[in-house]
Amino acid sequence: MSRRIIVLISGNGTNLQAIIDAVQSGTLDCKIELVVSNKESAYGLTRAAQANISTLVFPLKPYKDAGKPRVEYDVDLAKKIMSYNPELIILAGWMHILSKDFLEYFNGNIINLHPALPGKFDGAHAIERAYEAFKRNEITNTGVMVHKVIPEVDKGQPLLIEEVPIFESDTLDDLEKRIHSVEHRLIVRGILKFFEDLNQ
Ligand SMILES: Nc1nc2c(c(=O)[nH]1)N[C@@H](CN(C=O)c1ccc(C(=O)N[C@@H](CCC(=O)O)C(=O)O)cc1)CN2
Ligand SMILES: NCC(=O)N[C@@H]1O[C@H](COP(=O)([O-])[O-])[C@@H](O)[C@H]1O
Repeated sequence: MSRRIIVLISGNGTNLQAIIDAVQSGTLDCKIELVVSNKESAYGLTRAAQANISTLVFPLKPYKDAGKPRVEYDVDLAKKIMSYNPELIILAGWMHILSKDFLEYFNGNIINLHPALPGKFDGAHAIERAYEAFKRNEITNTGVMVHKVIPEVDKGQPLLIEEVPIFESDTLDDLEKRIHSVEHRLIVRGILKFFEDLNQ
């Protein structure tokens, strides 16, 4: 029976595309029940539509404009997602910090793809920050991880970690390309590992 997954995005959706490709090739025995974006402009929504996957655009701005707290947005989003009865929620470039109120709906069955090593560059803009740190001779490499999602941002237990080298000749674009190619592989392996661990 295919596993029911939901993918949350905020932008281009190249990692979503990697998941779609893996499902279509049979690498992942999953059904993407829904793709959610908090940004209407996210190209990942186009990628989902082209793959005949249901989409939901759910921006935070109307809540902010109405003076409603973020937690109300999070709870309303959780209830919408719950209605699809997912077995796993994947944050693939989802750029919104989720409250514990959201997380509590899903019993820990949420994973996130983060372009850094554990405890190194938690939060947004991790690739740029790693590149700058390398230029300051503070680090010699960086990496990518897929981790469980907990309230503390990017502090959840890693499922998979892969180091990524940085070279003196690298531009930021070189490093971003190298990291993205690792991400596209790791996100698929991370989903496989999540369900393998579930079966143990
Ligand atoms: N409770 C958790 N929520 C999220 C996690 C997590 O581990 N725990 N991972 C992030 C993904 N992420 C890094 O991997 C990340 C994304 C965004 C931000 C951030 O600062 N977001 C700002 C808004 C930024 C923007 O809109 O450009 C915010 O939410 O106010 C930090 C880390 C996803 N959520
Ligand atoms: N903290 C999470 C984070 O920073 N994720 C970053 O957002 C990009 C999304 O790309 P995509 O929309 O093409 O998948 C990913 O490449 C990743 O580096």
